[in-house]
Amino acid sequence: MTQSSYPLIAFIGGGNMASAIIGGLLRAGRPAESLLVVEPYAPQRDRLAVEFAQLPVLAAADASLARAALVVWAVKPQLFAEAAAACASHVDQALQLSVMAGVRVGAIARASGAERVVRSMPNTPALIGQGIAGLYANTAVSADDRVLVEQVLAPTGRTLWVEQESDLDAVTALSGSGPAYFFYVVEAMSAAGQQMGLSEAQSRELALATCAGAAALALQSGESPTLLRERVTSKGGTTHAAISSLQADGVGAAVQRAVLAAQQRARELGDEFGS
Ligand SMILES: NC(=O)C1=CN([C@@H]2O[C@H](COP(=O)(O)OP(=O)(O)OC[C@H]3O[C@@H](n4cnc5c(N)ncnc54)[C@H](OP(=O)(O)O)[C@@H]3O)[C@@H](O)[C@H]2O)C=CC1
Ligand SMILES: O=C(O)[C@@H]1CCC=N1
Repeated sequence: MTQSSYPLIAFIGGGNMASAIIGGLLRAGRPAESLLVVEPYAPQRDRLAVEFAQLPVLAAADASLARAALVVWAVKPQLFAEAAAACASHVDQALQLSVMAGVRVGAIARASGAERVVRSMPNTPALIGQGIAGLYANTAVSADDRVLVEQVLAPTGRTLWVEQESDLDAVTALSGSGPAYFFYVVEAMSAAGQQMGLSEAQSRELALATCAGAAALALQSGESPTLLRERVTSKGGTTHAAISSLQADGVGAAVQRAVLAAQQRARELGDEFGS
């Protein structure tokens, strides 16, 4: 593909999520000139310049945005209305792709003036190409649009389309926020390691290698987590003592309540911005 044959992709907001997608696209061989970022915060523009040489970055929206075939909304939900007001007149013909939590396709279409909107919910492992993103498209989005979105997100990891927009709240709660639950467990395991006399570095290495290995085993074997757990749990052994303690403390139910609390917050965010 020649450089000029790449459709221009404009990012509104150049923070963590935008950087994860931009990094993936550049690693996949896309020329930096086929991307454009609007980022009003000067220190963040400096960071982008250091991380991604040749990446065109604007301090404010201007008419050059009108060349974009795809516009990626990567600002905090609370800043969307302000950002959209500055960009809408330039981006209303483009396909819109949002990574913002909660803001619904109807609200994005209204604020951007565009018809074709895809909402996605990525997660931070996207930074190393190991993310998973839920996707939802409104009815104006074509099959070709879907392919473009999949190509843009492919370097960040996997994608999974959902049929109902409300399912994105569940995706947000499970995989969007999910890395934080995992880190919370690793923090607790590491703290226990230190309580037992291991160093902080030893505890963290043991906890992380164990979790990474367990996830890889579950993915590669395709076996159910329940079966895999039972295989670790010898009768009358150490794992049985630990799992019994977790059950007595209601940890499984607490994790489920936590995920549902995240889903409820995603719904509330959606309600704040309208349908
Ligand atoms: N972090 C995560 O795990 C996930 C985040 N998301 C979603 O991704 C989105 C971005 O999150 P994240 O990357 O973490 O946030 P960041 O704060 O890192 O990035 C947002 C960027 O947008 C900039 N910005 C603010 N206002 C404007 C504007 N008017 N025009 C253009 N740019 C603007 C911000 O600048 P400034 O710093 O000056 O405000 C900031 O650099 C959020 O909507 C979030 O819901 C989705 C999935 C996971
Ligand atoms: O906490 C949040 O609201 C965002 C969405 C998913 C992960 N981070």
